[in-house]
Amino acid sequence: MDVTISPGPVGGTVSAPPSKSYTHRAILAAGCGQRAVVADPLWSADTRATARAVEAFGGSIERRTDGALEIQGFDGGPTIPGDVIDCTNSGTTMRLVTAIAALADGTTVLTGDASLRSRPQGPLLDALSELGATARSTRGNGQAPLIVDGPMAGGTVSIPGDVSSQYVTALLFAGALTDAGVDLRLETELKSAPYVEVTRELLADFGVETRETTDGFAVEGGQSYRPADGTYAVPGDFSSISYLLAAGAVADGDVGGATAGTGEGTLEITGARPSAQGDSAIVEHVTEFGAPVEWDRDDGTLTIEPAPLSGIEVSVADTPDLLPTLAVLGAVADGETSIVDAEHVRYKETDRIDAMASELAKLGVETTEERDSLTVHGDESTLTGATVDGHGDHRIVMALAVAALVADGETTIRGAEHVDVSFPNFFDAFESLGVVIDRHE
Ligand SMILES: O=C(O)C1=C[C@@H](OP(=O)(O)O)[C@@H](O)[C@H](O)C1
Ligand SMILES: C=C(OP(=O)(O)O)C(=O)O
Repeated sequence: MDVTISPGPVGGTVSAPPSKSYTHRAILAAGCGQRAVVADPLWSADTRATARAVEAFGGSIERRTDGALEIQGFDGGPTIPGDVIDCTNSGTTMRLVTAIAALADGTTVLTGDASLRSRPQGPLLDALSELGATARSTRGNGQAPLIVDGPMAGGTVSIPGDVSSQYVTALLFAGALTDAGVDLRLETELKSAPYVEVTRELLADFGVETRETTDGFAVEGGQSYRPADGTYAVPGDFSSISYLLAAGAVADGDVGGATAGTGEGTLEITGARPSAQGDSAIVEHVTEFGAPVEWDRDDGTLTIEPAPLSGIEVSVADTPDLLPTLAVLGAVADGETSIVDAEHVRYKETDRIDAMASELAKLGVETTEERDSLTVHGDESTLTGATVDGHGDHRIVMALAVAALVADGETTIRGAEHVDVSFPNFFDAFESLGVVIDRHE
């Protein structure tokens, strides 16, 4: 599907979708236990991939009419899947499920779409092999398809921290179900660190203890997954909220940048209660760009109005998924925005530094790309509508949709259906805020 978006203001109230990261973890944690209900889950292409993996290991999942998932788990003992596990586009699914596969007494094969089959899995495969499983890439290049033979015993292992925090998450999840536990030492500085906190918080909610050590993390073996009261409720997703907040900050109904800050529309986002998500830093970043955000944390409501923006310097070491949103805010802001500590953003569904540089160029925005950073030379008046490519990547599509709100003329985004990965009703949400969108093939 392609979408053509007309520039214009936004206003009204919209609810944040549930967190993708928490939903993946809750489905898998429930799968590792006996029985649990996951309330308010995100039901998207990526989280469905994790649900299918739980079923492949012997669990069963029923989706109630209220959207909650009733999960019957495999109680710490995954069975050998009857078929290859297809993780489609989801890195989280592939990393976490690969580690769970290493607990099974037999062989699991995992694959994914072309994007996922190009992402790095080598450090996780090496770690699982060191812990007693045999885990390898069919092509011997550290990429899927993967073949995992378990069971693994656990033990001590070293892994790099600067490729993906999902390796740490995966080893903590599976380590709790090994005999010996896992003592995980980081060889390099941990990037995307808040995601490990999301993991540890969720594991604790399922009764699984982990601890931070001097050089990494550790989890005792022989633990069980049991949510305290049988139900786990998923909080809102701050990566998804970033597109809504950015839309609220930039979309002043003025095209070409001459009279920004007219206060044309107030945008209210509900479902934004604080959690361990690092991407809640978007609230501070948007404020620093110049559009103050009001955040009622008890109520979980964010309120924003458009304002003139100025460029900032921002590190995405902890928050890689914010880069596309920050790049668009930088394009609209006056002056230079430097997005630094960003090398790991190149290992996502696509190389997002490169993808944003090339798509912003089509909209008339100049950028400077380095291995570890993206500098955007912003000026709202230079954004010109064009046909841009979503690179098969949900976050690129959604960020470009925000840029389209202030471009001079219509913007067509190719491959817009990829929003289904994390925010399936993204375009409905935009339309509900007054955005004019034409969906076509
Ligand atoms: O664990 C998670 O839920 C995620 C971790 C991050 O990946 P990396 O740890 O690979 O940077 C993030 O980019 C991804 O969208 C979700
Ligand atoms: C990188 C992402 O997810 P994953 O690693 O699960 O594919 C994302 O949602 O931006």
